[in-house]
Amino acid sequence: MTDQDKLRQVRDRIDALDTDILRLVNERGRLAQDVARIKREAGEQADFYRPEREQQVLRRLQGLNQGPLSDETVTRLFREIMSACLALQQPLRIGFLGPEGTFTQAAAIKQFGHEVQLQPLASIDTVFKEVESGDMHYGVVPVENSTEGVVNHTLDCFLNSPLQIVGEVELRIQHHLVSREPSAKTIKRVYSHPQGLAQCRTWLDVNLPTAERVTVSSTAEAARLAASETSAAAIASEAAAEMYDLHLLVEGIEDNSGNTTRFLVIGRQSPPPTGDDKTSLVVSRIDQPGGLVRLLQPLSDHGINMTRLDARPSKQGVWEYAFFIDLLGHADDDRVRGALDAMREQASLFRVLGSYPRVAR
Ligand SMILES: C=C(O[C@@H]1C=C(C(=O)O)C=C[C@H]1O)C(=O)O
Repeated sequence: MTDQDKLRQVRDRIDALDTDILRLVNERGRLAQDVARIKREAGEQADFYRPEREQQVLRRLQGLNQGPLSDETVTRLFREIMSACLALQQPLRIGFLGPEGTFTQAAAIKQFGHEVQLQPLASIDTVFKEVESGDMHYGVVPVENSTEGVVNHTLDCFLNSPLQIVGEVELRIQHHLVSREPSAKTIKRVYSHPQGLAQCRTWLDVNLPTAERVTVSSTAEAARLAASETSAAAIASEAAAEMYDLHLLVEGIEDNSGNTTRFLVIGRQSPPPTGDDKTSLVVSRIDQPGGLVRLLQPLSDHGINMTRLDARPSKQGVWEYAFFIDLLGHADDDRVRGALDAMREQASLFRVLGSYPRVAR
């Protein structure tokens, strides 16, 4: 048999498999439509998206996966399949901190796939407002970066919003120096979001020490400005560079190669337990000696693992703080419920911001 014959044979088998895969994904789509019918009959109008079920589907397949495709690739493929199945049930509107080309948009796609209507919104406040009003089904906002810490504005929005966290997304953030100039030598000004400038501070100090650093509202806006000026560059994503037809002058200039940002998906109701969940809460206690220790004691008493603690001025009195806490487990788990009840008794402010599936990396 010639090489050509061998190739044809293998491609025939691929064609036969594709026929099967096509039939199977459509069969899956029809089943999703059946699920929608059952949900509608059960009187569930508003919302067909089930993050806890999607997480279970992904975790099960990751457990079964024997390669050669990586778990990450399998997750991405099935995320898109579920996105398409959900679109057959209900077209979702997702608001994200825009403009287009931001990392938040990439996070929204990682969570919901491409078969949703993605709406860039001008500010974190607007994302909260649009979800509260029901114009958007869900919203996606950044909450913390592994190099630069929390996004204060997102935490502050939770202090005044009834919304719940329905999921979290982690994204490796790679920053590039992008410009319409062909070389970094002529760059006199660098635009970026404050987090972008901060995450590349050492690189800028060493490589562009005299360039002016200009803070703008997003990395995508930075790319837009760099596209309209000579001797200017932006620190932005590859997607933003593509959108404004810019050269990638230097790739991966973030100071910390593990640079990761965590985003939150916000909605009106957080999902039921999956067996591997996180709970976020905000608590406060009128200042007293040992106040914080007493507030946290129930977590230790009930053997609950705390994964994050941030303090923000509560805006209700001078030097009063609101503590944002993430812990492992779901608010409906017995152990967590016991700890939360005990904390509630100690606190002057206590609100569960949501329980949601732990991120599938
Ligand atoms: C099919 C369902 O609805 C949606 C689609 C899913 C899927 O394609 O597997 C999973 C959860 C829901 O977001 C379901 O609830 O089972």
